[in-house]
Amino acid sequence: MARTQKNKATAHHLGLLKAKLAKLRRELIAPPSKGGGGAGEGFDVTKSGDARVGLVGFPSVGKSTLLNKLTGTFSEVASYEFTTLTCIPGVIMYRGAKIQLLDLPGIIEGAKDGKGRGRQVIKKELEGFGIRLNKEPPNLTFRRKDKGGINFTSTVTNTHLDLDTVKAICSEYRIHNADVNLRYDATADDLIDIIEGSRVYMPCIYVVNKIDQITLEELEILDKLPHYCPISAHLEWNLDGLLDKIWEYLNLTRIYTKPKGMNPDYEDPVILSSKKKTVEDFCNRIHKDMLKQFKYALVWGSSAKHTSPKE
Ligand SMILES: Nc1nc2c(ncn2[C@@H]2O[C@H](COP(=O)(O)OP(=O)(O)OP(=O)(O)O)[C@@H](O)[C@H]2O)c(=O)[nH]1
Ligand SMILES: [K+]
Ligand SMILES: [Mg+2]
Repeated sequence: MARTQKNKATAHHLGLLKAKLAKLRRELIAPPSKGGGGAGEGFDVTKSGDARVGLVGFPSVGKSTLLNKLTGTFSEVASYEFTTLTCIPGVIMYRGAKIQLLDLPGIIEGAKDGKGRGRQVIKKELEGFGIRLNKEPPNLTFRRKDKGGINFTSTVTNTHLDLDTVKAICSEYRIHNADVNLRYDATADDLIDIIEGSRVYMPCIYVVNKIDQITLEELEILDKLPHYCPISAHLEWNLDGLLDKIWEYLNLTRIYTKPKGMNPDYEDPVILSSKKKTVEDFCNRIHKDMLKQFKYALVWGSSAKHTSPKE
């Protein structure tokens, strides 16, 4: 792909290569079909709490130190690499929510020729597993049909995709009939993401640890970068700032239930995730049968779409 000149004539060829790569990546990381589902060797940690946050990073950057400081859970800390070899869970209680924090073994660069360090490598590794960081799902519709060929429409001017490229990508997936509609300037990778499905979109904070070892000038540069959070886990610098940022990125909604004529119980909120926060989701969190008898809800608060009149 690097050797292919990028222009209109080669766009469909590049799109085809990208689709081939996406397919090969999926096969590479797919769990083996036979041989019994392994026990996961310590990586299978029971999901608990209202949200989960994973610590992903190079060896010895201070992930375990951070887990210990934020959750009080013990995970071994040492100056040598790969001290942590399994997944160690801890719990943060924050603003009424129970957040599960996962300490993980250090990751190393998968690509031998990867020149980047730090953020670029982490991003590349996660992207390779179908994880999309700080990104919204592509705003495009892709609908398979039985006949009619590939129909490509767009409500905006496209600089990345044209009919030939869309056809080339679809043919790689043996899709010969489909409607593709774009509502923004989508790339070949965006279209592939939609066809592949099973992409996971999640927020990500780049925590820069050990700021006790850098200069103030360096710190000022780091502080301005989007999604960055400088800390010193060891000296407990800016851990409050990090918690704030985790809270912001998790985008949780707290619902306080209110008995009629009485004040809400501000001690024990029901926590809803950013993706499931309707009244229906709330009911299902309380009890699976609640919806059957449900008539109406009175909702107050800054995040309510329709605020109810005062009781
Ligand atoms: N100067 C400084 N050192 C730190 C800080 N946080 C952690 N360390 C040190 O960095 C080393 C590695 O810390 P760990 O917490 O074991 O790092 P890790 O990322 O869990 O390492 P692995 O489990 O091996 O991947 C230890 O010697 C820590 O004491 C910090 O904020 N400042
Ligand atoms: K270590
Ligand atoms: Mg560790």
